[in-house]
Amino acid sequence: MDFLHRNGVLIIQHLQKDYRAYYSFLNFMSNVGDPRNIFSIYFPLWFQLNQAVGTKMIWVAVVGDWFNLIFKWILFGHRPYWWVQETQIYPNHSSPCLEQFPTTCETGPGSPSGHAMGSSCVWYVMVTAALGHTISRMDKSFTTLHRLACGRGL
Ligand SMILES: O=P(O)(O)OC[C@H]1O[C@@H](O)[C@H](O)[C@@H](O)[C@@H]1O
Repeated sequence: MDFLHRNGVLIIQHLQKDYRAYYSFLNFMSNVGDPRNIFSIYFPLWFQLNQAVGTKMIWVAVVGDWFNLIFKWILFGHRPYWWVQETQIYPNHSSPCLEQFPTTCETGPGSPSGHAMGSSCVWYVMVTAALGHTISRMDKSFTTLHRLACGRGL
């Protein structure tokens, strides 16, 4: 497990150092995808616009959270922010410094991340719904164009 945690810490450091310029964008994506928005914003909104997408959204929240809970019970993983303080693999107080954010200040087991799982589910439902909508509109436009072209004998 130490190997995994150590590589996780390296990835976090890489993201926090080399992608600092994208902080606002990544933070925005993370906040929009926050699963807590499902119940208060996305489900009521999507249910009005499209019942199928709204229902998918609520299922994603329930099943995704349930899976996350089960995986957390099984793995019971450390969070990188406290693992770096507790592990003995960094000699002489040379543990790396990881920046904390409000969403990372959570208690309880850290892997798999509920935020990462939930956000990817939210984004998956929203992106597939948007793509489905765009494709069906494009299909309609092509059909209309085809009919017009056929009608004019082109
Ligand atoms: O398991 P993680 O990654 O700490 O994320 C859990 C948290 O993720 C957040 O997105 C949710 O809003 C919180 O309600 C939840 O506790």
